[in-house]
Amino acid sequence: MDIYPRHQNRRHLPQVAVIMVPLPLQGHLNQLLHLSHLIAANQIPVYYVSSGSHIRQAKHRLHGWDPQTSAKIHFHHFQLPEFHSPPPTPNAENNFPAHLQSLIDASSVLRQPVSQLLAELSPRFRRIIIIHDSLMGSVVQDVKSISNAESYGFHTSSAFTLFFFLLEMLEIPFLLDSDIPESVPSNEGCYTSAFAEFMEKQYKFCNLDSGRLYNTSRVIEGRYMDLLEKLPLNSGKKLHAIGPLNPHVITTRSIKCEGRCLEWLDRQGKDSVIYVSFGTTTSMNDEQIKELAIGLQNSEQKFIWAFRDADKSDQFTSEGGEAAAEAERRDRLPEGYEKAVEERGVVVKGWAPQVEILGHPSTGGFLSHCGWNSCMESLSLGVPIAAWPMHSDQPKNTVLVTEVLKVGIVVKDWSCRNEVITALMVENAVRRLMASKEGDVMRERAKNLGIALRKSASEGGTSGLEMDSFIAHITR
Ligand SMILES: O=c1ccn([C@@H]2O[C@H](COP(=O)(O)OP(=O)(O)O[C@H]3O[C@H](CO)[C@@H](O)[C@H](O)[C@H]3O)[C@@H](O)[C@H]2O)c(=O)[nH]1
Repeated sequence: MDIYPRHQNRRHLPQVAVIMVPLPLQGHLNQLLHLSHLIAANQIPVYYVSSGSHIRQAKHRLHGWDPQTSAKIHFHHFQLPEFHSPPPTPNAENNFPAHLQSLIDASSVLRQPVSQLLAELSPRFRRIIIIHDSLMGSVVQDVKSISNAESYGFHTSSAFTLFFFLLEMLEIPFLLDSDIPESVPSNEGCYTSAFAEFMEKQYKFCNLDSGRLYNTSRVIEGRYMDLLEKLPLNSGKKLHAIGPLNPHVITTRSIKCEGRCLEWLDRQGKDSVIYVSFGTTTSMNDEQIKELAIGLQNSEQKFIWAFRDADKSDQFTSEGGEAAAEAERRDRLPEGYEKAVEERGVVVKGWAPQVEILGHPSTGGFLSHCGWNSCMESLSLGVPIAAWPMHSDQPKNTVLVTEVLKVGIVVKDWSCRNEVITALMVENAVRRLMASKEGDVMRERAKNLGIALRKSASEGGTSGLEMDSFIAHITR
């Protein structure tokens, strides 16, 4: 399957090797694995490093890539120290997945094994390039002691979110122009204090980087990439907008799909199905699950619902971990629900093939928490979004999608974050996106944006050219 035809014909450059250092959470592992495939397609050796179980997770959940390119990536296993892995807390006041904090803290001890790998590889290559999650700055800090190594920070969120997040976190005074939305939510309530401290600590190392990479395109965020370039912490750094990184030409079908949801989609009309998913870090309490279930049912629209809890830290420690988590989910829907909606809805309790669902012609809307992977996948595949932000960057991404790009509606306003969304609110939002003139106009706009985004990622497009320039720079 040839998903990303660009960059295939570059000259062979074995002198350079890339080490990828992801934060071991799905939304982060995923983006650096996409980037690993794109770089490996240039015949550049890529070492993707994480714990054995998180590498298993990232590989198992990936779809849409050519296995021949995957085979070129060296997966390098590190041992994490023992860490506490509590279950998610769906009734907590703050929706941030605090149960993942001990894994996040444990990942900071990878400094020593990353340094060791750097020391092993540096004599074998002309140059070593480290591409690290912007939240793994402390782990790669020894790059400064290796003369032929340089590092690049990779940002897993939108330029829009990052710009406003940094202004606030680093208390940067900045005069904003009048065309900037006024209603961007502050960082308050988006994170726990432990995670906010962790982020602040990681940003202290960002000066060591030679440049920065963003999973976005100037087609949608040119204005915000320009603003990021003006921030003092980016002065003298080259910023590359190289997204969308997710595959967007799917020519084979996932064999991992539970509930035959893709076959069910084949039987539905064009743009008639709304896909519902809240990513891998959201857990709803039983009351909210019930309201959502009834709202979807009462909307009388067709739907596929990826019904999951947040991941646990060690979901893939054993092969059976994922299956056990699925089993726990089974009894949380209203009694007889799946039977009652079977004509109109499919509930997927395992891993849904999201990119394939969003790319299917029958899918016409996405009820989403607005995690950045989900946004980029939806936008690049031309699907408008009904936004229900939960935590982190999602409230700001919601403003980008709905107010700046105008390809979505708000289901839950961030100011009501502690309230339960009633079935009636869900029903109204789903109808507004899927069965109204306003929804049709948005769908049309989203389709055109999707075409522009896909074009930007291909050869000669803005992101394609920025990727070429990055590859040329690291192989100079
Ligand atoms: O059944 C499922 C569930 C999820 N996914 C995929 O999982 C990823 C989910 O990522 P994202 O949409 O970004 O949500 P989170 O998992 O919540 O990601 C975390 O990490 C992101 C990157 O930093 C942030 O933008 C989010 O706010 C943060 O919660 C996407 O690629 C989805 O396609 C599936 O394929 N099938």
